[in-house]
Amino acid sequence: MKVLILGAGAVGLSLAARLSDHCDVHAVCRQRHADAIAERGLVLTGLWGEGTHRFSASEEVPAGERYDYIFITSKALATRAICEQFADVIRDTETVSLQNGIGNEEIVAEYTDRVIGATIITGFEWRGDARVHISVVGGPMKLGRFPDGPDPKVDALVALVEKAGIPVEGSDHIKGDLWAKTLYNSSLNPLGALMNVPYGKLLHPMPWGIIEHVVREAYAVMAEEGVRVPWPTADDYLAYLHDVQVPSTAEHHASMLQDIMHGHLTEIDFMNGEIAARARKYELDAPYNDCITRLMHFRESLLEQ
Ligand SMILES: NC(=O)C1=CN([C@@H]2O[C@H](COP(=O)(O)OP(=O)(O)OC[C@H]3O[C@@H](n4cnc5c(N)ncnc54)[C@H](O)[C@@H]3O)[C@@H](O)[C@H]2O)C=CC1
Ligand SMILES: CC(C)(CO)C(=O)C(=O)O
Repeated sequence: MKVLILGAGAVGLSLAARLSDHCDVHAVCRQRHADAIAERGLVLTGLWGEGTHRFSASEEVPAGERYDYIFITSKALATRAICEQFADVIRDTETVSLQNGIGNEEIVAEYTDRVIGATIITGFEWRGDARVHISVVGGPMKLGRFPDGPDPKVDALVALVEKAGIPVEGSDHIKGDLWAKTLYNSSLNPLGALMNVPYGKLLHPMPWGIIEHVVREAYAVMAEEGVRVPWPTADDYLAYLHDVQVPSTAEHHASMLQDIMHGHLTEIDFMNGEIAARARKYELDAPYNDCITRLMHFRESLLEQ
């Protein structure tokens, strides 16, 4: 089996490392990571096991190669640029978006009709060039034909990922899994970044009151789109977020905070921004998601000054 990983950073290089013992992998990443991988391998530490993994990596796709599966693992902001740059290799190929947010799969679907959605609730942290630490595992990776339905090609990919020792499940309704992950990210990431606090602090009644509205607005949009998540009502999800998800990642700092600290733009438009945009489309009100999106963009605008 041949796998290509495009936009390989912390998530993509870790995935490439684990898959590399079980299939042929090439990762398209920044040159400094490719150089470090060629010199001494990708160093993985933490919950996916400690070790050094060697695989093929460069800034380009090797000429003339075709792949059984492609993963896109860039930030959502780069999805379209990556699809444009690698349109020839993506065309007619099974392509997985392993990214946070809502809307990546729709972009990928403009370039191939074989789209697989994926979610991952695992913490990947840079520890230097081609060095990644896995800090938290909050559940299995989910893989499913986008927008939904069972599919043998997805089953074969699940089997490969499982063989590589990564916790994974197939999903018949990946659209629901993507929204479930976005409920978590849109509740915690921007407020954690704006307030510069770890997730646990967001249980304070002030931010929690905002989170309640973020989730209720998202549920109204999900109802319009026929999306099912494991929690039938917004209150059910809020209880799970409050009692299970936040406590198990209480010390975690949002990746959006890391983005801001490194002077990067964030994925806000694919999270709260997408909830607000879809609400507008259905003539619903989503003032809390809209307000958070504006605040995050204001925060981003300060980076340039
Ligand atoms: N890091 C984490 O703990 C988690 C991340 N995610 C999601 O996974 C996705 C990837 O996140 P990370 O790996 O942390 O991001 P990252 O920033 O470490 O990696 C993305 C890589 O894409 C590369 N890239 C950007 N534009 C490119 C282009 N046009 N061509 C080629 N490469 C390009 C960048 O150089 C970067 O190395 C995001 O959607 C993120 O929200 C999801 C769960 C956890
Ligand atoms: C790293 C983690 C688990 C945050 O808690 C995550 O999945 C995300 O930020 O999307």
